[in-house]
Amino acid sequence: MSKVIISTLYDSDVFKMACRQFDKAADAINLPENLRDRTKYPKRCLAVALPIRRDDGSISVFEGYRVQHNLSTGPSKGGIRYHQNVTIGEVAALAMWMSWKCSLVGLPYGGAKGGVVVDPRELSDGELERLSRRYMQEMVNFLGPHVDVPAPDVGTNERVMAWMMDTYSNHVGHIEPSIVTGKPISVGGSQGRREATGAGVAYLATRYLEDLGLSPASSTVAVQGFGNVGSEAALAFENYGVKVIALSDYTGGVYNPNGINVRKAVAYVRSQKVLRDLPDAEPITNEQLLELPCTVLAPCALERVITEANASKLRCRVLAEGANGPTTNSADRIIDERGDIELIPDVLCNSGGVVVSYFEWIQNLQNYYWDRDEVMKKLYAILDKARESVEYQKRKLKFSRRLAALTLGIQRVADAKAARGLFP
Ligand SMILES: NC(=O)C1=CN([C@@H]2O[C@H](COP(=O)(O)OP(=O)(O)OC[C@H]3O[C@@H](n4cnc5c(N)ncnc54)[C@H](O)[C@@H]3O)[C@@H](O)[C@H]2O)C=CC1
Ligand SMILES: O=C(O)CCC(=O)C(=O)O
Repeated sequence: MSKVIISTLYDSDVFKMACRQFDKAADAINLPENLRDRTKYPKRCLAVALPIRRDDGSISVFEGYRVQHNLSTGPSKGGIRYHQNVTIGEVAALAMWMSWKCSLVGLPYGGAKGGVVVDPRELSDGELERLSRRYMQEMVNFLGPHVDVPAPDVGTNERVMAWMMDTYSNHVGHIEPSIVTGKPISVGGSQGRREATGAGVAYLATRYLEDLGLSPASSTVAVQGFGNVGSEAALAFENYGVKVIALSDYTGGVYNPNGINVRKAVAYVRSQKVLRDLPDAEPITNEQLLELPCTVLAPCALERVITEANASKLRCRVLAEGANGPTTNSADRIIDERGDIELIPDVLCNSGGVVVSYFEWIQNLQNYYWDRDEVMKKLYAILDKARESVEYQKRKLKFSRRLAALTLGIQRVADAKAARGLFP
């Protein structure tokens, strides 16, 4: 990777954060110097201009990225984010985390991520469709079912994946559902993919509650972010009997110490678009939500929300990282020193999404589809196994849980690179 590109990536605090995590993990496992840079830095960074016609007839040009961090362990895998603050450095950090995540849970994938600098709420449906199709059109030569397989992330969803799949299929001349995952069921999506990330977050969090001797019925949860991951996590917590006391989105939070009815909140957001003014709850800020007394805190929105400023003020027993990168390096240190919070690191905690994406990809390649029970059973088995391996590494090497998870993920990628020789 060129030094110019790397220095651009380092403009991003999120990229710096992912690199610090890598350096710490590489030191902890004495990763040989000659493997470090090629394991750490992305293999390919692609930036494209995306011109689209607006509804008023004018043309707008958006900037799009795809970063393929690691291609040594399989086709690269990872979502595409539409957000006004996306940078190529952020996308590279998210791609790096995808590499460690896929490797940790044992998927035959490398890591990638994509992004477009756009606030999707400011586009009409037609503009959004044209932008999504243009993104795929520009990326056609860099993606493929055995090269790089995108999925949804912040600001994208099943509908966007369907448009992208359609554009790719038109290009190759036949339907190719395995080009993206997270599609609607009607075009080859998997049962369970929509719920998978949030369901996995709640599943793992309840396993850690069990370890602490806490029952779901005696526990409470505060969830930041009410999109795909946050809403599905909140629903799953509610199903386990955990009382959901706070929710939030980009407009702020809502709080009820007696419990919020999550199903009603989902219906409210479907009609109102935002959580603001949800009945039977009082308004709070996103910052207040993070500091509420609760058994589980689940940040499920954006990066770097738990910082040096609030880490000592958290009042949860379990910190379940539904989002990627919600905890800064200094906050991590503070949480470690406190020792009273079980932190479930992102690469483990939110891995349910990519696990079911893997199932979707396999089903597409085989053209043979599984029922929901089979999907969920296989998902929980993989999460249990990954959790056990993290706990074993944590105990054996006296690492924090994040360091245990990252070292497992990084070691497997580095081993594959070493095994393939010097120039894979
Ligand atoms: N969708 C997926 O399958 C997976 C997503 N993730 C991660 O989970 C997180 C959320 O992703 P999705 O739920 O897919 O996105 P989404 O776009 O469906 O939802 C994002 C939610 O966060 C809220 N939000 C945005 N800015 C916020 C802010 N400043 N403060 C509080 N809330 C804010 C939005 O209002 C929305 O409710 C991201 O970190 C993503 O990378 C991780 C694994 C898989
Ligand atoms: O489902 C996938 O392929 C990727 C999901 C994702 O972007 C993530 O785990 O952060």
